[in-house]
Amino acid sequence: MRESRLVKSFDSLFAELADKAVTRPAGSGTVAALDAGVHSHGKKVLEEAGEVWLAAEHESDDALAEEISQLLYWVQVLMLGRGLRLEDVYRHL
Ligand SMILES: N=c1c2ncn([C@@H]3O[C@H](COP(=O)(O)OP(=O)(O)OP(=O)(O)O)[C@@H](O)[C@H]3O)c2ncn1[C@@H]1O[C@H](COP(=O)(O)O)[C@@H](O)[C@H]1O
Repeated sequence: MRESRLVKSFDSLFAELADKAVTRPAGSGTVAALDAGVHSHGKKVLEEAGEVWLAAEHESDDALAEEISQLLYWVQVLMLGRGLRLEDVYRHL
């Protein structure tokens, strides 16, 4: 039988990360990332944005999609580090 994989969305990932920020499970990379602070979050966002740019110019659709997923993750870590909620961003859309 094939293993079923939960499909995530931007909102469900944010809820998962927000929960980890509170419960702080052992071994969570997100907890470690949050502890590293906003300066490191900003650097990761810039790094991942650069990788998205390069992938858009030179790589496959799938590679680009993976880089975009990493950028979305690090934007969420930065949001959580600053205490922003999704609604704080969505009201500007
Ligand atoms: N979606 C992500 C996700 N995207 C990116 N990343 C992190 O961002 C890094 C980006 O990868 P790169 O290839 O750019 O960097 P790397 O060279 O592998 O690693 P670095 O040396 O740059 O740290 C990854 O190594 C992960 O640490 C993520 N880490 C976690 N998640 C999801 O977040 C949730 C919580 O994860 P944990 O906190 O680890 O339980 C789970 O659903 C995970 O699937």
